[in-house]
This record gives sequence, structure tokens and C-alpha cells, in this order.
Amino acid sequence: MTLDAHVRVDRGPVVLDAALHVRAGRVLAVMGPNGSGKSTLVETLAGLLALTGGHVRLGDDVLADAAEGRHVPPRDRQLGVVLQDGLLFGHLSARENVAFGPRARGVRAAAARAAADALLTELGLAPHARTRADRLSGGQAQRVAVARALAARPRALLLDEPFGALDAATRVRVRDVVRRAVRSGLPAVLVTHDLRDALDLADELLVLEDGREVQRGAPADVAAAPRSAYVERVAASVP
Ligand SMILES: Nc1ncnc2c1ncn2[C@@H]1O[C@H](COP(=O)(O)OP(=O)(O)OP(=O)(O)O)[C@@H](O)[C@H]1O
Repeated sequence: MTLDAHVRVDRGPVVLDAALHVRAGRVLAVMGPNGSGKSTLVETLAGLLALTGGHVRLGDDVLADAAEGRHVPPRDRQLGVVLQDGLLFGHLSARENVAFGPRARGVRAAAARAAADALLTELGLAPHARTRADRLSGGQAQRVAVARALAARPRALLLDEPFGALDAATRVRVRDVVRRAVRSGLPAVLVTHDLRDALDLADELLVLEDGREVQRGAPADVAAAPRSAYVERVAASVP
């Protein structure tokens, strides 16, 4: 299953115009300065924003096409999405948040709970399975959001800064869980401000500035030959 998109979205001062092609089992990292359009890209792929031009396809499935006026609603896209504002159900426990998607798909309660617990354990959250989401720390909530995205048996992953609130050791652990999920056969788009995430996890790096692609390639190649001051700064941040 390949995620293939060319998205054009007019948003205030920035017009996002970006193309991507991510094969199953591969990760495309997206980096860029604040306001460059990274979240807009993820929200558009997820179906939360309408295209003003272009298309979003997943395998043979057309999720959006501006010319045809087609727009599949977010809940019908079967994507695992982590947005910047995690949007967990605050009154539900971590486990109930993660089990929510499988339950909605008709998985029986005990099986959904067991799957949620397995994911929470992998992500180091077993002690917090029963904690209400609104009582979790930022880094704990972020991991619950990752678990929830993976639990939904998605056809692709869209992750907007999913590691931002994590300490270094936890970050490595969560990256490993994401890597395994991707390698099982999902295309993934990962927005990050940390080049180490791209170097560690991504096959390709797309750099956006002002809504446009300024550089694209294997993460190490992009870092080795910066084509903008932003990329130069990012490359210098990793020894
Ligand atoms: N809800 C919104 N309504 C209108 N414009 C928005 C909205 N959210 C973001 N924008 C604008 O869209 C542009 C791109 O924002 P976006 O959030 O996609 O950037 P980003 O690259 O994800 O930034 P950051 O690194 O800060 O998360 C910015 O000019 C921003 O002001």
C-alpha cells in the first residue's frame, strides 16, 4: 500500500504545495521551520483540511481529489494519526483511549483491552493503563496517542511531532515501536524538529519552507549538503 499525494492548500499567509510518495514499510520525515506547513500537510492527508488542488491516494483508494470534488472523511480513511494536540479523551483511562478504536471496529472488549495493554506495556506505560488521560504528563499522553494510532490497525501512519515531549531514552524506545509497526507494512509520514528522528527512522526527508519543498533526499544526504540556512542549522545540531 503506497501513500501518494500532491497537496495544495491555501492557509492564511502560507500556501502549501507539496508532493509525496511513501511506499509500505517506509518513513518519510518532514522537517521545516515553524509555520512552514508541516502540520497543515498532516492535517490535509488525514482529511481534516480540504485540498484546494491535487489528490491523496492510498493504494488504489482515492481519499481526496480536488478536481473530482472527492473528500473521504477522516474517520473513513483508516489512518493512524497523532496530531500535535494529542486530543485524548480526558475522562477515559489510557487503556480505554487506546482500546477505543478497536472497540469502534467491533473488536470485543476483552480483546481490545488486551491489545491496548500490550501496546501500553511496549511503550513503558503499563503502570498508567488505568490513569485518566487528563491526569497523565505530557510525555505519557504523547505515548498514549501513539498507542492509540497503532491500535487502530491503520493502513498508514501520520505522526506530527509524536516524540516532542519525550526524554531521550523514552524517545528511542517509542521510535523502536513505531519502526516495528512501519516495517510490518505501513507507509508513514513523520513530522519532527529533530534530525536524529529522521536519521534514525526515515528513508527520505522532505524539507518544507513557506509551504514549498526546499530539499528532499536520504536524511544523511540532506544533512551532508544543506541547501538552505535552516537545513544548515538543523545539520549542525547533530554532531
Ligand atoms: N487553524 C489555522 N487557521 C488558519 N491558519 C493556520 C491555522 N493553523 C496554522 N495556520 C497557518 O498555516 C501556516 C502553516 O502552519 P503549520 O501549523 O502547518 O506549520 P508547521 O510547519 O506545522 O509549524 P510548527 O513547526 O510551528 O508546528 C502558518 O502560517 C499558520 O499561521
